[in-house]
Amino acid sequence: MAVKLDGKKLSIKLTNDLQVETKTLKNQGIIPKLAVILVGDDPASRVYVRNKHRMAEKIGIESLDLRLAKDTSEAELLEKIALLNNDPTINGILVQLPLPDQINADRITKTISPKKDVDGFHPYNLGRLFVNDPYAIPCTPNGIMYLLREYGISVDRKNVVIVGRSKIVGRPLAALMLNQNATVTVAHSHTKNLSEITRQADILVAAVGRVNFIQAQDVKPGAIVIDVGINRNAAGKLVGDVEQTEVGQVAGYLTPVPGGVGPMTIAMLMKQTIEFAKWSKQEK
Ligand SMILES: NC(=O)C1=CN([C@@H]2O[C@H](COP(=O)(O)OP(=O)(O)OC[C@H]3O[C@@H](n4cnc5c(N)ncnc54)[C@H](OP(=O)(O)O)[C@@H]3O)[C@@H](O)[C@H]2O)C=CC1
Ligand SMILES: Nc1nc(=O)c2c([nH]1)NC[C@@H]1CN(c3ccc(C(=O)N[C@@H](CCC(=O)O)C(=O)O)cc3)C=[N+]21
Repeated sequence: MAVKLDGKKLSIKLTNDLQVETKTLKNQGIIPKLAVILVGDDPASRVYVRNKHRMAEKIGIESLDLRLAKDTSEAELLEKIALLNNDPTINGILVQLPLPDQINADRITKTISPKKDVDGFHPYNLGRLFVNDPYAIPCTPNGIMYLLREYGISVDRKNVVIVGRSKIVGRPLAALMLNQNATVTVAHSHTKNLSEITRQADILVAAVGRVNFIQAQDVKPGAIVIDVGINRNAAGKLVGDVEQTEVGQVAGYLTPVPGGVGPMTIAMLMKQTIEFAKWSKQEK
């Protein structure tokens, strides 16, 4: 049976540590503040955003909850971001994805000041990560690295296979792993003989967005399997990309869904906001 990589448990520990840190900062007159913008009323996004505000409050981070109607124009959203960029009390800005069709997400991402880009999606931050001189690090990949480290798993010399090449998960995770001396393969929808490749992985990461995408026959016995997927199955249950029951018999370590990568993502967002608040007082 695979060892469970318990992101939920670790995120609670991390949250307690961050709570202590914000108290210390408060004594120095520093109060971290995060602005979260939600455009429209997508039910899943509303749940995520609510969780972010809840977590911020628990830790002692102030959060600004900006809700915009689903027909908000790109120009209006850009204007809001410009105001937040120029507001010295705001340390972090997050625009919840996905955005409605009339808004170009890339243009929005590029407008957020790189110094306040808590998601780490701005090309400036992705570029710095790529050349191993990171400023903001995307939260989901950062959470995965944190989880592995806490369980004493080094990626150095490991064969890592990441399925998925999105800007928010696959690509930045590949850079982080490479920076830590892993040998990285990034697979995607044009990859040939995928199962042969995934079976070579010492560490296999699934960030695809499809139920039961990774099955036991795709996994090398004893491998470390990271399930990033957040999907609803036919019964409406929250499930990942990995068929957990059988893979749990083959893998050495496995992240559950829920309770794996998801809670680590939110914890990393909070950690990044606090770092920004500290860095805003210095040059970095
Ligand atoms: N736990 C968390 O904190 C987070 C979870 N997620 C979840 O992770 C999953 C992935 O998210 P995200 O990265 O945004 O997704 P995207 O949809 O942006 O990317 C999916 C990737 O999977 C690849 N892919 C799709 N079909 C196949 C296939 N048949 N074979 C091989 N590769 C395939 C795509 O390839 P191509 O590029 O060729 O199209 C693409 O690179 C989703 O379930 C999402 O909800 C996302 C963010 C945070
Ligand atoms: N600008 C932006 N930044 C993001 O980081 C971002 C985004 N947009 N859009 C959507 C994706 C997805 N994402 C998740 C975060 C936490 C959980 C999470 O905490 N999941 C819990 C379960 C939550 C539930 O029950 O629904 C778990 O896995 O245990 C999931 C998914 C962040 N994203």
